[in-house]
Amino acid sequence: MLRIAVQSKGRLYDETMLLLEEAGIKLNRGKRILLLSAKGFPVEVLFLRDDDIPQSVANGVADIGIVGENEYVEKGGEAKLIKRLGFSKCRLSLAIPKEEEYKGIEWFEGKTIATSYPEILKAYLAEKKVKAEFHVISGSVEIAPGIGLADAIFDIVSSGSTLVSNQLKEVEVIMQSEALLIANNELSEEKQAILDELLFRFEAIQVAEGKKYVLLNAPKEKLNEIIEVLPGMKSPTVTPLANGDWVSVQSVIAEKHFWEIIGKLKSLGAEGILVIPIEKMIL
Ligand SMILES: Nc1ncnc2c1ncn2[C@@H]1O[C@H](COP(=O)(O)OP(=O)(O)OP(=O)(O)O)[C@@H](O)[C@H]1O
Ligand SMILES: O=P(O)(O)OC[C@H]1O[C@H](OP(=O)(O)OP(=O)(O)O)[C@H](O)[C@@H]1O
Ligand SMILES: [Mg+2]
Repeated sequence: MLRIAVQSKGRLYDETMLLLEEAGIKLNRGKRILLLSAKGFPVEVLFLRDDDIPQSVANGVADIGIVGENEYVEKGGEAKLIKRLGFSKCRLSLAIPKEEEYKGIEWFEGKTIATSYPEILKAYLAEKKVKAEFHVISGSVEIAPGIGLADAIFDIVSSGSTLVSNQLKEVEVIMQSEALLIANNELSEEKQAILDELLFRFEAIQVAEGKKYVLLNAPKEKLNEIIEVLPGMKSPTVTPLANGDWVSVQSVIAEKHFWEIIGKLKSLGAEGILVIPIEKMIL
């Protein structure tokens, strides 16, 4: 049985649950008990605060975990980084009151900085040879300068709207962060095998992301030009239609090129274009 630690509620929860579900780990959703086993796959899920996940994996309370890179680095990064999961992308930045004039990192000399990530900040300022005081708080860090608790903050930024609504401006980006899959450094062979299967499934889900399956009918004499437009896996599947002058073409396209490809296909006479989402792709 492989035990995976995940966030019990908060920013990581929804996408983590979706990823587990797409990987075939069906949990009795909505039940907020600490430990849930999954039907059909030898995995049990331990629900924790995200702060507690890195150490729980490093010390073996859980075998693997899904946690933000910011917490993983802040807690020392002892567990093994297995895979970047591509969601919950954000950054850790220094921000100061917007009316302040900022010329460089020396602004922070002798200042007080409010943060939930003192270890990351300490390492960064040491490297920059800047001495500052820290005020460590675990939430609502952004209000600290406004209530005179600190001169600046070091916190998570994503859209930047929290900074704007607290009259702050981002002046230094220290690190980027995304959800990570981490693992204990001493997994048994049996647990490693289960992790390998889970990774295979995560990979199949991740490769399918942003891909669409396209099915269309096209005039035969335009087939070569259509195949040029459709990158496909190796090459599109072509099936002759009963009416000999037309063929059916099937292929995979990347979502980001979608409208450009559809426009070209239409101009080449393609008809009946069906676009289907892909759940998983095993290359
Ligand atoms: N605005 C955001 N945009 C993207 N990712 C974010 C954002 N805020 C947080 N995250 C990511 O989600 C993780 C969890 O954020 P959340 O706000 O749920 O943490 P928390 O309040 O500390 O929750 P917990 O109660 O589990 O400790 C963060 O460590 C970070 O990796
Ligand atoms: O740049 P933004 O898009 O505004 O996101 C950044 C904010 O998101 C997180 O807070 P969250 O919204 O999770 O609330 P919390 O402070 O209760 O964690 C984080 O603590 C920042 O305050
Ligand atoms: Mg937390």
